[in-house]
Amino acid sequence: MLRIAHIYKTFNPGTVNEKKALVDLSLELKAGDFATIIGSNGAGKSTLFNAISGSFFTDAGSIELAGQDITFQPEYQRARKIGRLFQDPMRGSAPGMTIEENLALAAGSGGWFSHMTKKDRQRFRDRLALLDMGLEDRMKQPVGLLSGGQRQALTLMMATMNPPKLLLLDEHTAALDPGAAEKVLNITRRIVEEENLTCLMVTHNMESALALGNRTLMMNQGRILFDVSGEERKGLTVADLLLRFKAEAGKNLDNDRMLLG
Ligand SMILES: Nc1ncnc2c1ncn2[C@@H]1O[C@H](COP(=O)(O)OP(=O)(O)OP(=O)(O)O)[C@@H](O)[C@H]1O
Repeated sequence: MLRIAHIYKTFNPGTVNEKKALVDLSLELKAGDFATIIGSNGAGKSTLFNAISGSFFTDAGSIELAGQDITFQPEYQRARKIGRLFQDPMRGSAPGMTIEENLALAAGSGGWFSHMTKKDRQRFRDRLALLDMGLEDRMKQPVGLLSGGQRQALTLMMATMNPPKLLLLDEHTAALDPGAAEKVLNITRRIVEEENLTCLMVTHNMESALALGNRTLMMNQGRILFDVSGEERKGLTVADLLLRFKAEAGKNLDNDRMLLG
């Protein structure tokens, strides 16, 4: 589904601020793969997502999604195939618009809310009920009134309403309180499984990185340090991950949030 081959990205090349953020990075995801990504500070996790989403073109290498070369495709075109959630629950939905208006936009009704049919509303209601947050009874309320967890769950639903070829989750529960984070992670797991989505999820929570999905990638200095799946992954503990990082990177993991978590 996703084939990234030998991509590079250097910020501010040739200056004192030069930063090699992605270095000869290759990654393949099969349809239905759900890979979690962890890594050291500044490892290039968000830069990798930006490269896939088309926030910039990479300096070299290629990116293929669902059999199509998207290496030089503009961001707005990729957005039709790629769903993305950010850490900030305020991104990804329109606060001044109601829940049902947001859903209509995500469903591709073109924003002509007056054309929203009874059937559309019922479909939105049914899907909202699955979130188990009572949002199905608040469809006429502006999204700005929702809590962070409710808003992130809604954004996830919007991003997957028309199943994307690839779902990118960039620490999408990191700004939530532990209870809300757990709820949104459970919803994430359910939606990804039910829709058989291909998904990459950055997290600073090493337990989530091992518990969710079928693969775990560790990044350091713009590269994928290791990629574990199958039987090898099943028995792994957080302590194993830290040891493995040290063995591969030649230093201790320095991501403060991961270590505090
Ligand atoms: N637009 C940019 N201009 C210059 N440098 C950048 C830019 N974006 C990212 N970088 C640098 O590239 C490196 C990788 O950054 P990135 O945000 O991808 O790391 P990350 O793995 O997501 O880190 P963290 O876990 O700390 O959020 C960092 O050194 C960062 O400062």
